Amino acid sequence: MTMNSETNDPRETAAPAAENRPHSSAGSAQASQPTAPQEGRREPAGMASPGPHIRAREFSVYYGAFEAVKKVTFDVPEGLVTAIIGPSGCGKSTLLRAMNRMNDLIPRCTTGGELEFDGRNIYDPRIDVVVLRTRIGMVFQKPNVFPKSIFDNVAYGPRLQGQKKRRELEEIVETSLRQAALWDEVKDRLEDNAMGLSGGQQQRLCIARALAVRPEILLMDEPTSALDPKATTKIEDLIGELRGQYTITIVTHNMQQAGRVSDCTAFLYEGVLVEFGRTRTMFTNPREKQTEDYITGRFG
Ligand SMILES: Nc1ncnc2c1ncn2[C@@H]1O[C@H](COP(=O)(O)OP(=O)(O)OP(=O)(O)O)[C@@H](O)[C@H]1O
Repeated sequence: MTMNSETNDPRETAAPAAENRPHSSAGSAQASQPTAPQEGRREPAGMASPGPHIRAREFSVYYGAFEAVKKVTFDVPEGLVTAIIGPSGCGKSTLLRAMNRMNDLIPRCTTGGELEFDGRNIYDPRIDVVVLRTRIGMVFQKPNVFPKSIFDNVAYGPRLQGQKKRRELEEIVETSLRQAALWDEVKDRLEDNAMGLSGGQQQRLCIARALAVRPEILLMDEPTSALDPKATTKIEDLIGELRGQYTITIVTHNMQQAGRVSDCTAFLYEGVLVEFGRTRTMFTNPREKQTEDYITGRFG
């Protein structure tokens, strides 16, 4: 049941074969079956055989003596979307937060094994955690906009990095808001307080804020669980747009969502990585009975 290094061969995580069809946006109503990952996905240019961007080997996370993530081994492929699924309490958020060391903030939280980003040990004491979190950005379940203007929210990170020139900041803000598919909705009110935006707009603003510091990886912890279906569709479409430019890892409870937005899926159960592979394969032909039971809704 536990993934071993043989069944979790990184080659398993390689992108599905390129398909010569235009990218169809995610989140469409047609993807109503849990076993219907998005068809027609096109591989990002140069991403036919992406290498690992994050590499976990026998990686564990402990809260005190409790092992919440148990010796997981898998690769997050560069430029693709990887979903982490599993029932409540199985360690999804713990694993995601470990990827940019958000767990550092939790007392008695420790790790074991290896977790690498671009070949470097994320838990190497010499790693600058601030730089790490710039390169590996995070979007949370509830949009955490600052009580500042829309402009200042997006400019926040670049300013921290020392960018002071108004013209440059304006460019970064516009580019980031365009990437987050929010520009058209806010371009005439950039000085308004961000707290006045809708929940869905606030979440896209948080994505714009994360993108403004030019990360390579975006971690998303249930980014649509607080949103209505329309706002959820916008975020899923956005993930489709960002795919290829960024490596995205998303925790979701929603099987349909994992099927719609992700290329690869990790299924966790009680901290154990039961199965990791291409979403399409896992959802149509899971290797493990436990995976099948979960994705068909028999438990969890
Ligand atoms: N700060 C903490 N201190 C101690 N135990 C924790 C802490 N955070 C999480 N846990 C425990 O670790 C396990 C994994 O929790 P985690 O939040 O990662 O699961 P999850 O799969 O993301 O759950 P959910 O889907 O409900 O958000 C659970 O048993 C949880 O109670």
